[in-house]
Amino acid sequence: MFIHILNLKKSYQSGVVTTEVLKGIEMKLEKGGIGVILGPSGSGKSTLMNIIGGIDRGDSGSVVVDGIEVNQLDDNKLTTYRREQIGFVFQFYNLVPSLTVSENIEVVSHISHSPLNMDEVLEAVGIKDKKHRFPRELSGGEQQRVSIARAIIKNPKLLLCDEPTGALDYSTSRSILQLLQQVNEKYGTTILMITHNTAIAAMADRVFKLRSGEIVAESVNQIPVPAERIEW
Ligand SMILES: Nc1ncnc2c1ncn2[C@@H]1O[C@H](COP(=O)(O)OP(=O)(O)OP(=O)(O)O)[C@@H](O)[C@H]1O
Repeated sequence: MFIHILNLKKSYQSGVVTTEVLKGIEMKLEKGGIGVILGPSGSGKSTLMNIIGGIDRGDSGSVVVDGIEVNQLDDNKLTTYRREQIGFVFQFYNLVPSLTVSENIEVVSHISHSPLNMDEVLEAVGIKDKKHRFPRELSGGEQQRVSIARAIIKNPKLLLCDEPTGALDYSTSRSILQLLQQVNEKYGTTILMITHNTAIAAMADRVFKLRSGEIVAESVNQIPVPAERIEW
């Protein structure tokens, strides 16, 4: 199992108040799979994803990603894990405004262990002809393509996407979902995606419904739907 989480708990302390955000999460996702996490605002989706990606730490329980017990890594090893194994895509693209498209991607490829070829990645995400532009000269969908290119150039084992289409219109959202499916197929990258949009769950191999820090339902799609056929 590529991702295997057992009894993961996480609380946040603010003043004297302790909030239990994750209450014993159990989750499995196979290598090369696409997982979707659904759930209302505040249910713990981002917290869970941040722990899987090594941005945050769980309080207890086990989080194994490709054989690595993430919760047990010291700070240096956690940084290396995050840098070398994980790609992140967020709702807002977080591109550096003063750098061109290719420079934004190069920043990551320079610190990567075995980066993919820049032109191949630009081609794969469909922005090769825009590599000398600045982010302000791109549409939202194009900026998200750059952020996906930046995430995959380091050839991550796992791509974590937090509301990747949250800021995009309908047709652009669909094209970004198609792109994520293509990345999954072309590079075999395991993808875990948070969304509010239940229709998107159709493209996943596994769907996890989170409510108040617990997985309340889990389903398996034997035949995931191609993103271009998803409607909402
Ligand atoms: N660093 C933090 N310190 C204190 N509380 C936090 C922190 N991060 C998250 N929380 C709290 O944990 C709960 C879960 O937050 P989380 O962001 O994981 O939810 P979510 O399901 O991703 O929500 P959304 O869909 O709105 O992004 C919320 O009540 C939030 O206020």
